[in-house]
Amino acid sequence: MRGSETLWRALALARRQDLAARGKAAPRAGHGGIGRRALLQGMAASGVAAGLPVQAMALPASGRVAIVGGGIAGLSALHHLAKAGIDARLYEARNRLGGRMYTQLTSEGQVFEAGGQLVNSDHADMHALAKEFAVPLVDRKSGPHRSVILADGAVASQAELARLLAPLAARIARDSEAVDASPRAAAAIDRLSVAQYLDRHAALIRDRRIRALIEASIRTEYGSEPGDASALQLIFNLPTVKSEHVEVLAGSDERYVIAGGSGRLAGAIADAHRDRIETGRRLRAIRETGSGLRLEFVDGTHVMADTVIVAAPAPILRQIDFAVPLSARWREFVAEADLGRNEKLQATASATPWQAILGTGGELWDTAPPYALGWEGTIRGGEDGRPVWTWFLGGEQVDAAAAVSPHALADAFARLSEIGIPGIAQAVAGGMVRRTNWCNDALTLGAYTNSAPGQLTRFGPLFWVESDTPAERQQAVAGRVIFAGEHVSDAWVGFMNGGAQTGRLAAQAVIAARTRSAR
Ligand SMILES: Cc1cc2nc3c(=O)[nH]c(=O)nc-3n(C[C@H](O)[C@H](O)[C@H](O)COP(=O)(O)OP(=O)(O)OC[C@H]3O[C@@H](n4cnc5c(N)ncnc54)[C@H](O)[C@@H]3O)c2cc1C
Repeated sequence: MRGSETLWRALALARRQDLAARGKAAPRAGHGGIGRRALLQGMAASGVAAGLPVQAMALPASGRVAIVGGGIAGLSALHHLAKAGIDARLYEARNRLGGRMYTQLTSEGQVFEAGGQLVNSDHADMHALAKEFAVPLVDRKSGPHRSVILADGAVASQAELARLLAPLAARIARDSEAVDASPRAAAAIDRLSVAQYLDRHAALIRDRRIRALIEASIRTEYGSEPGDASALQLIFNLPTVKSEHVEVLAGSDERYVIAGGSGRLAGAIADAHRDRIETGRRLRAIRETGSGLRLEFVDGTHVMADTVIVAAPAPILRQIDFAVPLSARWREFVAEADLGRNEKLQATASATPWQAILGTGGELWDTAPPYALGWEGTIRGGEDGRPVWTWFLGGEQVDAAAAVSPHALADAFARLSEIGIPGIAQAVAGGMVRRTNWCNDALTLGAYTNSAPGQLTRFGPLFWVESDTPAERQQAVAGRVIFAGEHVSDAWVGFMNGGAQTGRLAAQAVIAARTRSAR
């Protein structure tokens, strides 16, 4: 989930005003959303990454590839390898595939999107897979839509919020420029948490609703409390980085959902490669032996492979014994990389009163706990069932809700949401309520990546980086072990597209090693 559109628009406006006041050219609208990638490219090209052992070249030129994890990253890797005619097998711990792309069908015939749902216009790998597998994407913003923001128990005026945001937005715009200009400036900001950044600039925050709105966007975007999130993530969240000439609003637009649910696309990819997939296979260890890599599973069995693509979620990496050569930096990453906490509370509804207020694809924000955001989460295209309203919780909101029953939560949230959407309480009364529980799911342990202060600068040199310029490229490869998954993506960390992209890149690295040796 991205930050509030209101926040973005206000920041974009403030940035334009700030540039004009300094006699600089106005930013041009364009395609973007590459703040994090641009930084990583800059780090790679400027040698911030130098000194780390280059391990990417060591991939074997032949032999079997094992893929661990059947989320979109593992499935994408398998698909690209299979198309290239490479002997690859995927091992998934669960009895289902798709990981955090999970469309759940209840015994009553109701469908809920439990994990990833929204696809941006610039999510090229997701668009390509959807097209290849003939699973349509549905435009959820085909009509006019708007965000409603609740603050202090009332609907906040967006014009007023934008005005109040202006001084902080100008500061963020200047810091963004500094980050653009130098990776070392990025390191200084990365050392700060979002909370410390906001404290440092407290004089620019004239109204506590502004801080609350920014904190709500950090909770939804990273599942983190502002004290646990790198301030760089605040900068990346905004339409300013690498953008003297670019505004990114058009790029990160959450415009599409997958027809029939996200699980349908994962299922279609899996169906095409069933004979290469084994479920119920939970990896415990990867051991280098004289004759290749030995993958040991929790059930006591093992298989041999020459290359392994590890596409399990970040916190799960700690549970795997990597008895292979791995640099100290990779070991630190394995020990520390983490996911934020986000959960959905979903309720079926007898009516859709939000449509008259939010339009097609609008959102409800609440700057005060107990939830951060709400939107219509109905599965579109090809599935029956009642409309679904989704409330989204992040950070401590998840912990606070843990002891409360889903129905009690839905009642309480609906009452609060009435301020912005009259009629919602009646619409969801008596319906089905369901809550996701990714933080306690033993094979995920969180929602999507959050980078703690300092981690982006330390671990940036490990991630995949795509670029037309060879000096800016990076591969998440350590010897014969390749890492994939949203957590090692340059531009789409946290997104389904980050999984799909890194799976493709992992496959391409394997294919390239073989092509090189065949020459
Ligand atoms: C509540 C929520 C909302 C989200 N909303 C969005 C959204 O709107 N848009 C968006 O783009 N993204 C969203 N995301 C994020 C998105 O779902 C993920 O980034 C993406 O699906 C991750 O894919 P992956 O393949 O990297 O990891 P996963 O999907 O987690 O796949 C990893 C796989 O590895 C398996 N595994 C784990 N341990 C082992 C082991 N030891 N051995 C073998 N297999 C193992 C797991 O079972 C799993 O199948 C959301 C996520 C959540 C939780």
